[in-house]
Amino acid sequence: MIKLDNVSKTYQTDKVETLALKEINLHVKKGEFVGMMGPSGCGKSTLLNLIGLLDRPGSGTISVDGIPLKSYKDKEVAKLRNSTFGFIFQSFHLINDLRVIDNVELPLLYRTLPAGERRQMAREALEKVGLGARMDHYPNQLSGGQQQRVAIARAIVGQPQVLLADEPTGNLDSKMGAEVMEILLRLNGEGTTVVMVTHDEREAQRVSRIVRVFDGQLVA
Ligand SMILES: Nc1ncnc2c1ncn2[C@@H]1O[C@H](COP(=O)(O)OP(=O)(O)OP(=O)(O)O)[C@@H](O)[C@H]1O
Repeated sequence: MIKLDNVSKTYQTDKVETLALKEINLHVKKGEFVGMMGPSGCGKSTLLNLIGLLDRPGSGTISVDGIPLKSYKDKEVAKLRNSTFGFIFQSFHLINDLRVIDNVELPLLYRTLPAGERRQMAREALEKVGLGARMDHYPNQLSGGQQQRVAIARAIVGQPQVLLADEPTGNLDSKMGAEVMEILLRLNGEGTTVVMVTHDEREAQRVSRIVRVFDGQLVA
């Protein structure tokens, strides 16, 4: 469903040019759970951002369901991103001044939905991650594992086809990390495609396919 053909990405700062990804060919198929591994700085986050349409490649083609990104305007890309992907990050990225339920509702504000329907969808997403009883809490009243589960609820509230997770268990102890991994596996079992960056070999053993990145390239 998401295909990268000969994709390269260079970051240009004042003095330095970094070739972060070099001629990547990758096809993420519907229903897969792809684990992405590789040393620090090899390009994993860059690759995840490109898959999730958060950034455009320097060269090469990215297509979603067979349609190349180049044929979309920026506004259309944003719409496609919002409807196709849910994002989960290592450091949760929750808004501490908002209650859990309001955090989860945030991605729906871009859609024209009645407020009651938004609230109901957020409730259901929180129930899916086992946090139905924590809706009125604030993020800093929750454990790290619970905060990451709120972030997962926020990522799935819009019923995305694909979940992109950048080291989602990286800030959690092994028990909380295992709980988060179980939720991701369950969502994948229910049909959501997942692409997850991980450094954990045990997690890697449970995914359907491992993609290894080294120095901006995919290695077999
Ligand atoms: N916004 C940016 N501007 C300039 N260089 C960048 C930028 N983002 C990433 N880079 C560089 O691109 C390369 C790939 O970075 P990336 O964050 O994708 O690696 P990573 O594999 O996710 O690393 P980590 O495991 O440490 O998170 C690195 O050399 C990094 O310094």
